[in-house]
Amino acid sequence: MGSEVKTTPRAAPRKLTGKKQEIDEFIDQFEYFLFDCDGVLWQGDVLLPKVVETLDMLRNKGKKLVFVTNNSSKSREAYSKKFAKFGIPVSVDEVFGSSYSTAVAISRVYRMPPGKRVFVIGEEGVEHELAAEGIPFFGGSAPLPFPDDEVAEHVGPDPSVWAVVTGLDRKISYAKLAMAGGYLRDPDVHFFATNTDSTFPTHGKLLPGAGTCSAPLILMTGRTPTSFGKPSLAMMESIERKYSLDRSKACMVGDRLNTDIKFGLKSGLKGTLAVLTGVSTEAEILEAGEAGEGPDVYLDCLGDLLG
Ligand SMILES: O=C(O)[C@H](O)[C@H](O)COP(=O)(O)O
Repeated sequence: MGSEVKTTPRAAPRKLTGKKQEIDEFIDQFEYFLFDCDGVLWQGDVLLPKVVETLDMLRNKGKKLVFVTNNSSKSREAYSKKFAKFGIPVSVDEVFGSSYSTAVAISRVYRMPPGKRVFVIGEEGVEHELAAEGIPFFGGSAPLPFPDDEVAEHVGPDPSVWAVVTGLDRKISYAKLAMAGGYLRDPDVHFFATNTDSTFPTHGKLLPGAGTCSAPLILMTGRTPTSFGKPSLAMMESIERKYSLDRSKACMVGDRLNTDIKFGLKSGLKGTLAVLTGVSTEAEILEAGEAGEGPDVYLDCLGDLLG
């Protein structure tokens, strides 16, 4: 596993003016652009202005694009379909989601032993990616095979359970949490989270994020999950392996300071670009800059990269 990159004092975040030469100089520094999706490319089901043209422009310049999302509710395949719906051709392989990151870590880094299984608090994205990696699991979107009020009879350690994985689960229940908590009482059972985002921005509102699904278990067990989403280095290392990415030629583009921008900074990417179409505001970006935690540059919206 690689290590966190030490940061040196950094300049305050600079707003790109939109002048062509300045924009071109910025873009030319990079070979790879890692894009967050929600709040950068779209807001829920609404595509943001000039996103298609901006991505086309970067592709025409020969830039490699990877779409890195913490949204665990959708698989990479479902994401690729979402792009297609917006008229943006993006292959499954260009999408790197937190559910995929988690499944890959379980099968290829931790190498879950045969005969074991994973208990899931999460949705289709987690289930799909675990299945694609050949990882046996239960829970998830399937109803528990007993009435909720009988959960106490079914809670307990289970030698077949190797890990509990939590992602965003909009049908989370007391019974599911009780089951997960029971498995996690065994210290040999891994506690994994696809991501620990506090909020889930959707339709212009901030709804509870995936982190709120692991939080009750943290409180209950005193354990902290290993997260495989932004800003974890585990996710960056996985991206690096998959795309032969050179961090010194990559720029992270995101709307959120504590996931996207932190991810770029912690990983020592060459650049970070924030946009103001998502979670973090200009005031927050400037304040983060004072603490050395802001992006290198920011724009009102991604489309401004067209100059
Ligand atoms: O709670 C969550 O899972 C996240 O807030 C959400 O899915 C973020 O996705 P991203 O902005 O990384 O695409």
